[in-house]
Amino acid sequence: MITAILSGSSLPLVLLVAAYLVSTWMQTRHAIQRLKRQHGCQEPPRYPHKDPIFGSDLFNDSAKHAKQFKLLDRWSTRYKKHGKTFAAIMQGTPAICTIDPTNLLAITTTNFNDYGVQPMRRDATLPFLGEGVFTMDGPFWEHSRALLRPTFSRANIANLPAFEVHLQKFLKLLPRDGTSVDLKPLLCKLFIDTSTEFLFGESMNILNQKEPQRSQDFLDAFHYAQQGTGKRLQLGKLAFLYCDKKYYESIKVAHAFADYYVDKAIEYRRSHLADKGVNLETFSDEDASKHKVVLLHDMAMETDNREDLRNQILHVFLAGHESSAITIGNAIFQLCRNPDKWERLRTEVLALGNGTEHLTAEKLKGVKYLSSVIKETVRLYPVASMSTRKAYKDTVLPTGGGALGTSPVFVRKGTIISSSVYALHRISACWKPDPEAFRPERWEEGVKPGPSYMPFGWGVRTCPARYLAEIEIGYTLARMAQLYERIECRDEVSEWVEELRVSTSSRNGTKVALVPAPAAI
Ligand code: HEM
Repeated sequence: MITAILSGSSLPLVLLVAAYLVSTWMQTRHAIQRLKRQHGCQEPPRYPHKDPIFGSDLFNDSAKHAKQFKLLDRWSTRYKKHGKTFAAIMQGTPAICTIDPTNLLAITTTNFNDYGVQPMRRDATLPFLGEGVFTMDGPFWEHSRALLRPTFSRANIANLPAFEVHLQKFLKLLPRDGTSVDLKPLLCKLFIDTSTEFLFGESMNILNQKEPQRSQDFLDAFHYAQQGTGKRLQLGKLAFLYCDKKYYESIKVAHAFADYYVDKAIEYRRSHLADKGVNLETFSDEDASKHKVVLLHDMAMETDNREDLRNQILHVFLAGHESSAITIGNAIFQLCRNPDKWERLRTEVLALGNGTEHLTAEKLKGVKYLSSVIKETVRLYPVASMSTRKAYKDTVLPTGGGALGTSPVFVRKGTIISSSVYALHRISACWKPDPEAFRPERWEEGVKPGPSYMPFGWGVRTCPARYLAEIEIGYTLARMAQLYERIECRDEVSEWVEELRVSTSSRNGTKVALVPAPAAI
């Protein structure tokens, strides 16, 4: 057959194509050599693969440790053993694993445009979430961020009196007689109620004993579709092999739920614009500041594209509906094991006064120990424990190569950059001498971690809801400090065990008994 191709009139064409391919290859090679020379790039250490083609040994090792709920610590061990930056193969793709803050700064800030999340996230999440802020790069991501920005940047975003209404329902469900309770599911319900009010304009109210069926159906469908999406993400390029009827049915249920609110938001847009007699071009910031803060309504003032609105709101719901609940659970996990720290937190909160009126966002910011407790909690238990990017072009990481591990490292287009935020928050020098200890006090001793600390991400793509999340977490902890003199640990397992899903949480929850303060009885 080859002879047939090479014979006769097709021979010059074949030679031309071959010459073109060789010349392109040589040009690319030349450009790479020039880039390496220009930056003085050196090779980083390599992970000692048994299978250097597909990296199946690393994959299997990760799967084994994930089954034992020890994958996070396994990553820390790998970085301790192979250095803060090392090269590996992940599912047949070259990867650079790095937790060097200088590299993380380059990826998230200075060379932000050289890397992206879309090649890893978009295809796997597309049937469920469509395109939105969490999975896209470039102009579409910029458009998505622009839709969110006005709402998240408004100073009054944390509406604490509205939050207190839901908190009251949460508090009513906590036993006051010393019976054990797992706070994790209740906190999750609290934040589903508050976040749906903020995102969709109506709370799901699942903290009410009688759960509304529609909301429960949505949550079940959302979580099933989320699980399926996790499996598709793991399958990577083979995601098309994932066929599960229930996954697609769940997506339909979740979309129908979101569409109901999207249509209401579009109606809101129409009536608001009609009422005001203004068009979008003349809709001022002052107009915007007068309406109740509902993300979907705000976004509908920017676009009436139904699909875009549905996708974006599902993306934000995915990113935000459980992170704050998980973080409060983790904080209490530590505080109930450290009664002296709970005591100190209570003292500082009670110094503000013993009622909700004393807990304004401004005043809460002034409670230093509260802020240290939150910082220390997300250091030890970052909700986004892994961060992954892909290189869009041939580029350079500033450090990690050569014998000393300090030379720049060449990054080939298509390379995966994998970072363990969990390991970063424990291994970096600034956490010494006790990186594993829960010690909020370290934040009062002048620790300045810079990009060695990125629980909310860093740089251009940092979490847009950080301020909102910190206020709501702080408020919930402060209210509990006002109400409970002691929190006793009732966990059967003493150590924190990981549960890795879209968010990383405590597998065993936070089981406690609450002892009310005399004034609160
Ligand atoms: C303790 C609470 C939270 C933590 C620790 C947290 C952490 C993070 C992190 C690390 C990222 C960056 C992920 C990446 O690099 O791809 C992120 C992004 C994001 N977060 Fe949060 N988050 C929290 C709460 C929330 C809440 C409450 C919302 C929404 C109501 C939210 C909405 C988002 C969105 C939309 C993004 C995507 C930003 C983008 O890609 O441009 N987060 N968050």
